[in-house]
Amino acid sequence: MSSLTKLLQEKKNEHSSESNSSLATISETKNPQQQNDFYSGNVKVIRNGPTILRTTSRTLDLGQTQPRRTTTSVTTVTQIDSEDDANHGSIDSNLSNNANNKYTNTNNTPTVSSSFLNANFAHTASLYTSNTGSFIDNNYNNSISANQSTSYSNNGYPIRRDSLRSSNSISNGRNIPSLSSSIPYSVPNSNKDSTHGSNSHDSNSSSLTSSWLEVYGSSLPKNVSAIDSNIISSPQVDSVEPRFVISKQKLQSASQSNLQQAHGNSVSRSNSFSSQFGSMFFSKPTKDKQGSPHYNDNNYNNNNAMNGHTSHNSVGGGSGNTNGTAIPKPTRARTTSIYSSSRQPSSSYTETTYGSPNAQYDNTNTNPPSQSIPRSHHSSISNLRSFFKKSSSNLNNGTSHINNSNVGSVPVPSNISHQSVGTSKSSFTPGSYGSMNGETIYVASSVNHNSSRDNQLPFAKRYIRTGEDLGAGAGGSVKLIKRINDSKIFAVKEFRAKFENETKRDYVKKITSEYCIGTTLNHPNIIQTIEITYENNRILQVMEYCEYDLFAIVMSNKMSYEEICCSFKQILTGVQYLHSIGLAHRDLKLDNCVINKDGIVKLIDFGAAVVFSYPFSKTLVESSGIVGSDPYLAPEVCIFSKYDPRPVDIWSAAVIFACMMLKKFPWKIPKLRDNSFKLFCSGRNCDSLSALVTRTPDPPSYDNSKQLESEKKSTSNNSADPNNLNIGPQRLLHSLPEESQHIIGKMVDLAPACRANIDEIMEDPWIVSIDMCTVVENGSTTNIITSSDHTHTQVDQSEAHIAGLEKKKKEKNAATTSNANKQHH
Ligand SMILES: Nc1ncnc2c1ncn2[C@@H]1O[C@H](COP(=O)(O)OP(=O)(O)OP(=O)(O)O)[C@@H](O)[C@H]1O
Repeated sequence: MSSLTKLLQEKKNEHSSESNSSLATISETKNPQQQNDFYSGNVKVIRNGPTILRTTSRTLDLGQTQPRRTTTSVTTVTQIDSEDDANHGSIDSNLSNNANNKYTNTNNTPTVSSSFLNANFAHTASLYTSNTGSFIDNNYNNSISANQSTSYSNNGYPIRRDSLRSSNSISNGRNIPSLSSSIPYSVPNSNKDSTHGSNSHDSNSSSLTSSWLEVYGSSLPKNVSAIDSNIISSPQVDSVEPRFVISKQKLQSASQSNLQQAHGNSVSRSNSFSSQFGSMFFSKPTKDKQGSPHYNDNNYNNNNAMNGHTSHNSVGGGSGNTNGTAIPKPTRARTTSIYSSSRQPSSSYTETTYGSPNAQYDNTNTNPPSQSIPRSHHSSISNLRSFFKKSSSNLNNGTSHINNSNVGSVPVPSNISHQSVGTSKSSFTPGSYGSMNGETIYVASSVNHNSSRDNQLPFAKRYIRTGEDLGAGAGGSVKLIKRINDSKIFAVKEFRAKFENETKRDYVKKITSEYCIGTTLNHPNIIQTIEITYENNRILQVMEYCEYDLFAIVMSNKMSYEEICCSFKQILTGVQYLHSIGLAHRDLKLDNCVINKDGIVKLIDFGAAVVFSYPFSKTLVESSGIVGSDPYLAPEVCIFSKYDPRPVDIWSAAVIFACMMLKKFPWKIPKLRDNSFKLFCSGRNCDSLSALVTRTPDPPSYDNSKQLESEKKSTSNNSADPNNLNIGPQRLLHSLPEESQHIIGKMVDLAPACRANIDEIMEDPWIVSIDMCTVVENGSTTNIITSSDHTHTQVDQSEAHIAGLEKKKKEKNAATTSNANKQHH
């Protein structure tokens, strides 16, 4: 794995050997002429640079004036970017207009820009574009031809724009390095020390006149990799920690017990969770007597076996009796394959080995697994599965339930609790890691509260649709449903169908990823998944329902400052939970926060989430691909092929706060073609965005005065002139409340290595002082602790969700058009 340390080292070496060479392409604009160029958007872009990453952009017409011109000297910043980037019109949210807004109450909040609504339908960048080249290109073109605004397909779903260029973009053979986890962002790893050793980079950065691109353009270090496809995957694991290795003996006994349980039915040896899903989803459905689809017994039994279910029940409940088909439950072990298998690059996958209608797995098959995951790891998973058995007796104890019947739906994956984990007497707390026979498992919380009899019924007999659509994204559409037996309201996400040019593997891995993660999480600030069902060729994920989209609440322009702070802290609390269990969301945005009537904010949409750290491991797993939504993207995501996903979440959270405060995006995309972002990056004593992004923190100093100086520097984000409110970090920060500026400034530090981590943020005095509404669980009872200094805004249900807002907007547009037509006539 490439490391930033090595990059920095190489950069330093190259720089010293070529310090006087023509590589100095970045210049300081110190004269008025140059300055004009700078502000008119003539960014110096290195045209022959390796670019590679770009997102299409939607219109973000904030209807605002051009940035103010200033007569002070500024340092321009260059960025490796595509030729296209230079041609984009500049935008500027002119934050300086808000210089005096302190947002202490609702009266002085700025009005919501209508285009903020447009722009905020920012769908996840590459979430559904992985390895779907033609789809990406088509959509990219569509978006461009539609004036770069969000396009809508015939079915009313927004067309997702691509985020990575086709491989042609990198045909010049240059590679983009990984922003390695070795940068000191709290996770210790082997490179950390050496990274610290490279801190001289920071101090030298201002004198660097060579751009990163020029330095690396022709001879990249061997350890860096190019983005050559649109991959949204965690890096493949190529070595297995000893604790994951299971002895042959253990494996055999586990397999035998599986076999016995399966009563001779075929048992899958493929441990790929995706493959199990694949064979389930894409097995040829046959019609039962009622005309409902079901799946052949073999496939079903495979899946049961995979999950350690006893198959005699399921066979009995087989095809003829049901309308739906059960989805296999994944194991709860948060080990590599569950997550990474759903995010493996296609190169490691043999399409024919699963997902094909006739895919069958034979327990005697000794062929290597279809995915290139070390076999020992497979063994490990296989062994774990044997522990994840049905424990329907748990139902009465209020604990989780694994549905092993071949009917209706399968609730969430093995809801392991201490009662249900094999014969072990270990005490497992739901929502935590535990250890079994030396194996690490993640003990999920109980999320299925249905009675077993209810679960026997097909989905359509247990729920009825009620009300309007809540929203639709590239992942599918979300609707309101009511559970018939207790009239409880839920949200159901109906996953979109597979695109024609999308591989089954890609499709399945996206859904399994969301499924696994969604059902594993247990926190008041994370949406709870109730169950997932496959019925009538539809995949349905039932979730707890939240009455409002945070976006809709922000759009109402009624939020008080205290309410904004409360919502922000709740988001951070959710992020802290995610990061504490080794997950990063990667698509944090207002649209992915919902809020219930009690004022509890919940994060939704885990389609882009990744594991960055495995239990008890200190190795950080970098993420790759541009994933997220343009305005919320962290800059490193657009520059490096691999990056630590945690600082990315931190950056997005800060953008969310800025959006809530300002009612507009600080910038449209974190690229220098965006004038607002360019101005934000400018004036920092450094002339290259890459240099700014790869900056590392200063080492701790024993000299107090130096330490203070360094702290001051980090507070001002390396700003050359903190008094110039038009450029540099203060361009954004001065628009925000004073008490928030310090930590928000650290959250939008261009360098992920210097960005505040979630624990640091939670310890910030301002964050600590925020009175936050929260949920306290006490045994079986749940108490909402509401804050005394604010109430949460509620809006009419017709405007509570994005779908409602969109509908209203369409109606308004239609009315305007018809009025205009009438006047015309
Ligand atoms: N549990 C829920 N309660 C209420 N509304 C919800 C819930 N889940 C989703 N929604 C609504 O549905 C919309 C789409 O949901 P979601 O983000 O999961 O879909 P998606 O297809 O993955 O979208 P994206 O394009 O952002 O990836 C949300 O913005 C929200 O308005």
